[in-house]
Parts: sequence; C-alpha cells; structure tokens
Amino acid sequence: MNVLEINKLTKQFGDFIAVDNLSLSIQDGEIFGFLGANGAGKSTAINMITSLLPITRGQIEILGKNIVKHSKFAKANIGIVPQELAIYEDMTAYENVQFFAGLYGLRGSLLKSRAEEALAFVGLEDKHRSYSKNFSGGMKRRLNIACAIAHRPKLIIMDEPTVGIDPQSRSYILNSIKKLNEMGSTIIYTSHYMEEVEEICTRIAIIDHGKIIAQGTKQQLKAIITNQKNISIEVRSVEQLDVEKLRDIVGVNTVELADAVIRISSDAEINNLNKIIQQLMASGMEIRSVEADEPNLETVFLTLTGRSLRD
Ligand SMILES: Nc1ncnc2c1ncn2[C@@H]1O[C@H](COP(=O)(O)OP(=O)(O)OP(=O)(O)O)[C@@H](O)[C@H]1O
Repeated sequence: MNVLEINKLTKQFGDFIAVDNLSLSIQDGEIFGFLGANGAGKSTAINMITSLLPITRGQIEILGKNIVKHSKFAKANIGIVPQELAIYEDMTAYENVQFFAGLYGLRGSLLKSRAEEALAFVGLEDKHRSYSKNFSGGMKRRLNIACAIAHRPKLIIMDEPTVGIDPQSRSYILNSIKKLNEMGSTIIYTSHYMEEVEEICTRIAIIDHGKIIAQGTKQQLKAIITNQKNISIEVRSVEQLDVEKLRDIVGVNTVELADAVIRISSDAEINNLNKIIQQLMASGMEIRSVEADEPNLETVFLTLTGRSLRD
C-alpha cells in the first residue's frame, strides 16, 4: 500500500498558485526527496499534507485514508520536523518531547517510555532536564526531531532539517534519518542541498513553480538529461592507437583525439571502462589519467529549470 497518495493537489493564495495540480505516490519504506529552489512550493505542499493549511483542490491520502475525513488517523501517522524550530525554549528537553507526543495522542506510561526512547535516539539522553534555550543549534534541531518521532509515526516529514547547523550535527541527522527508515518509517525529505538528497533519497521529485517537473530515482533523473557519459583518457602518446578497435567496444559511440587525450562518448548505462582500458593496454599504451564524468543532480536541476538550486 502507498503510505502517501496525492492526487491533483492545488493551493491558491488569492490569484497566486503556489502548488499546481501535484500528483504523487510514495510507497512504504521510501526516503523520498522534494527538491526545489526557494519558493518552489515545497513547504506549502507539506503544510497541506500535515493539515496545517487547507487544500484548495485535490486529495491527499495517508495509508489509504483521506486526511480531511480521517484527520485523527492522519495526525497519528505523521510526524513533522518543520523548517523553523518548533520547540519551547523555556521547557526542558523531556517536557518538549512529552508535550508534542501528547498532541499526537500518546498518554501515560507509554508517553513516558516513548519520550525517553526518542531523546535517546537523537543522542540527548543525558539532557532530559536541560532547558532547550541552552542548547546549540544542532542540539535544538535534534530535539525538534525527537518531538516529531516519539509517537512512532509511519510517515516522517522533514522540511530542511539541516539548514544552518554544524557538520557534525548534520551528519548525525542524516544518519538518524537512515536509521528511522530502517526501523520502518517512510520519510519525506525536503532540501535544497543536492548532495544530501543524492546521499539519502531512494526517489526524488524536482518541484518548480508548484509543479513536479520530473520524478524518479537518481539514475532515472540523470538519464532524463543525458544517456551519455564522457570518458577522457590521457596517454603518453596516441601513435599506436587503433581507434577502430575502441569504437567496436559495446556502448562506445564516438572516439576523438586531442593531443595525448582520447575522448570517448559512451552509453551511460553500459559499464565498459574496463574493456576500454584493457584495449589500450593491449596495444601497449601508457595511461596517465582517466576521468569519467557522469551528470549529477545539480546538472539535472539546472537543465530542467534553467536555474541553480541556490539562487
Ligand atoms: N500564506 C501565503 N500567502 C501568499 N503566498 C504564499 C503564502 N505562503 C507561501 N506563499 C508563496 O508560495 C510560494 C511557495 O512557497 P513555499 O514556502 O511553499 O516554497 P518552498 O519551496 O518551501 O521554499 P523554501 O525553500 O524557501 O521554503 C512562494 O512564492 C511563497 O511566497
């Protein structure tokens, strides 16, 4: 079953359409990335999924149930880590988690044990009684996560949880996301840090002007812009090179020579680098360097939207 099913979702603020006819299915066990520049509509979409904003048009289902008709069920099954910190500075770490888990419906001894478990999960087990106003930025972010996961939601939504924090907390958070996913939660992760999305997401939707302009695995997105990879091999001399033999290798499309550099354009899907190198070595060539450039998500984003993610 799909954990989240969005059908033709639209949000209009007056005449302005912030989310435009967006449809999407997220399956159990995915870490799904929403990638988009500032103002693309990511937070607006998330605020509708979490019922913080009313829907203008379209439907959202969590675990097969419409979130408007089954609001209590939806609330119990979603955990949101918002972009802006949502913790109370004049409450202790434990009181914060207890408060939010209570809002999600936990009570009594279960609430207590889950709050303790969530604090331990984010590495704040020694800080139960500390006031969050004394925490570093990274610790506050981690507490923010504990508040969202104590009720063990099926779907956890993280809206840019690593903005403005130190590298150590960043890597802690990314590892926690992977761990939460291994423990059975489906994750939606929004970011404009391309490397993070590449590192942790199983599938990605690129959002621009409120629309999904492409979605798929990293490999599928990269294949949209190019099915070619470029290999540059620097050799001592190209004198002995048999260009025809290189062209005969499966996947190789073109071979060009520029001084002592052989430039090969090949099908990105075919792993033929070993064969190319073997062929060069068999003809007695001395290889000095090899570079294979594959497109990254930054290139995909630029090509599809005409803009950089961090404009
Ligand atoms: N309450 C509102 N009233 C009018 N316009 C709004 C409102 N909320 C958001 N918008 C507009 O909707 C668009 C999408 O905003 P949104 O915050 O969803 O983008 P985002 O992709 O989350 O960007 P960011 O990465 O900066 O958070 C923006 O142009 C924003 O100005």
